[in-house]
Amino acid sequence: MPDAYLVLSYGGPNKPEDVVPFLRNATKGKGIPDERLEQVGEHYYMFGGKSPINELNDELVEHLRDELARRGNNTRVAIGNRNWEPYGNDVIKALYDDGARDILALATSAYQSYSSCRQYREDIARWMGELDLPDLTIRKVRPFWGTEGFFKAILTAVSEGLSKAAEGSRLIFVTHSIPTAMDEASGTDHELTYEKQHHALAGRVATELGVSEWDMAYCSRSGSPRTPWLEPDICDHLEELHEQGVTNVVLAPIGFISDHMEVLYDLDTEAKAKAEELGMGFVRADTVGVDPDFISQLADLLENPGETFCSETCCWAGPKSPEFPAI
Ligand SMILES: CC1=C(CCC(=O)O)c2cc3nc(cc4[nH]c(cc5[nH]c(cc1n2)c(C)c5CCC(=O)O)c(CCC(=O)O)c4C)C(CCC(=O)O)=C3C
Ligand SMILES: [Fe+2]
Repeated sequence: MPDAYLVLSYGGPNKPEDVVPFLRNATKGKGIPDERLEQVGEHYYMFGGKSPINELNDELVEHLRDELARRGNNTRVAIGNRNWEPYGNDVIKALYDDGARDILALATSAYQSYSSCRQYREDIARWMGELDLPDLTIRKVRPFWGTEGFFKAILTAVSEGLSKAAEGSRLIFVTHSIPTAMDEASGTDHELTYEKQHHALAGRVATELGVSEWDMAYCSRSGSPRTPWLEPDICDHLEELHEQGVTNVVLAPIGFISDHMEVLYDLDTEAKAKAEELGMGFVRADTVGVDPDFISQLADLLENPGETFCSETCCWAGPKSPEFPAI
């Protein structure tokens, strides 16, 4: 039985002075061109230099604590990030100093791929090496994209989105793009790849809602223009649909659990402007946020995590990855 739960997330800037150091942390060793970094910095400055992610994660943690307490489980729940304060290693150290020896971590990323799962495992392994606390164990819950509660919460959000839109609107699921090489390495015969996980979930939602025509599009592409990433980009896709005569769209951002900067900028700002330019009706469905089915699912996973180990054939990054960490 774990003596602490650790919610792991990406982190984001809280004020304009945080933007550059945050972006340096997020892109260390990633080969992201300076030009792209300047652009992304502008997205943050446009919203006052502050990402909503940290407050939204705090809200998630509060709801999780309440749900666990309702079940009589008062295990502490902390939040720690990869790229901003509170940093995961500092939070682990504080939990340890407070007596925790068996920590169960849960990442806010739903799908399995290097960026959304394996990299958190590597972070934990690196932090454990740095902290050197031999009597501390950390396990990580596996990605929850295939769970019932996440499905139900998305179903609710998409159904509400469709009800606000014009009859016959085209449903477009949107997620974070990743390099195609990262996608191909993210699963095997036994594990669906990142792209296929999204298709499986979206297909299930569409079937449940009786929607026969839907698409998958991607946002937030970065890296070198020569590296192939998952496509189509949402804005390119809106142009394509416009040419096909589609006049109304509903975007369902199933790749993000709450309204992160990608949702605020790439969808609510950029894609919305593109839709307006094309004269298309535009509705953005909610992210799952603190939907009760979602919170209850996360609490279930913390109480019954099942298999917490990802094999090397899961959420892998490809041949250039560091050594497979035993976490
Ligand atoms: C799959 C995936 C998710 C979804 C799963 C999840 O939710 O975790 C995600 C989430 C996020 N990504 C975020 C921000 C950024 N991601 C970047 C860069 C990258 N993301 C990637 C993948 C993902 N990222 C990849 C393959 C890169 C290229 C570099 C690398 O291999 O790492 C960069 C660098 C600049 C740029 O190139 O855009 C930034 C600033 C934020 C915070 C948002 C906020 O502040 O609200 C969040 C939640
Ligand atoms: Fe994994």
